[in-house]
Amino acid sequence: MNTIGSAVRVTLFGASHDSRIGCVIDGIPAGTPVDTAKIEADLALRKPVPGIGTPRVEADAPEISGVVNGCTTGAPLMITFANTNTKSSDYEALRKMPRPGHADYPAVCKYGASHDIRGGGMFSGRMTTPLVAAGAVMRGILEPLEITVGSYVSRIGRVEDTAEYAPAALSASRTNSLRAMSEELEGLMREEILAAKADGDSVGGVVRCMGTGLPAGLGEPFFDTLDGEIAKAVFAIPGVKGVMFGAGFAAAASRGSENNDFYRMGGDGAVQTLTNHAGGVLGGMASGQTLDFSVAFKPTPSIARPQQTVNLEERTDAELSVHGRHDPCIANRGAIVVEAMTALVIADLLIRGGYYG
Ligand SMILES: Cc1cc2nc3c(=O)[nH]c(=O)nc-3n(C[C@H](O)[C@H](O)[C@H](O)COP(=O)(O)O)c2cc1C
Ligand SMILES: C=C(O[C@@H]1CC(C(=O)O)=C[C@@H](OP(=O)(O)O)[C@H]1O)C(=O)O
Repeated sequence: MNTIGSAVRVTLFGASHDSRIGCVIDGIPAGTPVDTAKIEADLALRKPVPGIGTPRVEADAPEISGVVNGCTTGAPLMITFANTNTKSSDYEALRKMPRPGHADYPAVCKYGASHDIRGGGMFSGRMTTPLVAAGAVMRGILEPLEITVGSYVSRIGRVEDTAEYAPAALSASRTNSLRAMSEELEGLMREEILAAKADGDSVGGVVRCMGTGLPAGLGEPFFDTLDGEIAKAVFAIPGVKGVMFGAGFAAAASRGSENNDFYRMGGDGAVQTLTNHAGGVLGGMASGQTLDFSVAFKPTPSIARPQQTVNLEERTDAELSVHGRHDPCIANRGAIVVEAMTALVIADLLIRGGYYG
């Protein structure tokens, strides 16, 4: 369904070319600070990069109700956004000629003629706007507990950032247009995206996300685990095809003696590990080490290059070039969405675990 969360529930509504999109957030304890400037700062990181991303630029100005004197009251919050820059004529033909890689074909099979094909309907990346706002609201729950969530783009196509960063360093990506960790990487990643765009094509990428300060034990085994809930939340983001915690699939090629994160007593009496192959999760609970996972975004499906598709009315094979306004890469815009979904899951588990509220 369109609701995520247990103690804090976020319900998404609207569609890409509807007059409005938004979310209702229920279950936030009264007195939680809601900082509009911080919400807008996160929303700015989701905007398309001029000259690279989709030319569909929306104001993305949040209209928030349910906040009094800068705090929640215990009543649900509603955050909405107007859609004003829509061009639905780009889409009607896709009902019978589904775009390879987009949601068109299964959505038409599921909803028939009622499917809102305009802008991809509810399957559009546009729907991540309210999610980013909701994630920024959740930071108001995380911050008093000194829990941080950050991310950066670790790969675009063939350009990979193999460096290791301290979680606090990730804030540098917030001032980088592609959410890269250096201007040099940004330049290389930009070339990779522009080369794909020049070919009428698109390119994939990876977002690495880190969280600090999560209390050891956070998570609700057996089924509402920290990693399971994050994976579910992150897989809701359009274009996500993989989620890997810590060493991920590489752990399958190693031995226990290499993969286990050995414990040491830190100087301050805190339990530490020498490595973090587990990505900060053991038994579905926070291990007390940095939460560390990576998310693979596929290349944007809507591309100008001719692709093979079918004509569903004539039941024939067909060829399709997708025109219109599209991002040649999703990952750089997706990074803040990954952070938002992570903040949402952590906030939910904190309340469920009795750490907040
Ligand atoms: C921020 C963001 C922007 C996106 N922009 C586009 C786009 O311009 N064109 C497109 O075809 N897909 C875009 N996508 C991806 C599609 O929405 C997505 O691939 C599609 O809904 C199918 O879902 P799936 O890839 O998860 O299977 C975007 C996704 C996100 C998160
Ligand atoms: C509008 C946004 O991205 C859109 C995501 C999207 C898709 O298929 O996901 C397709 C395009 O929609 P349209 O054809 O209406 O321009 C993008 O512009 C946004 O992210 O705010």
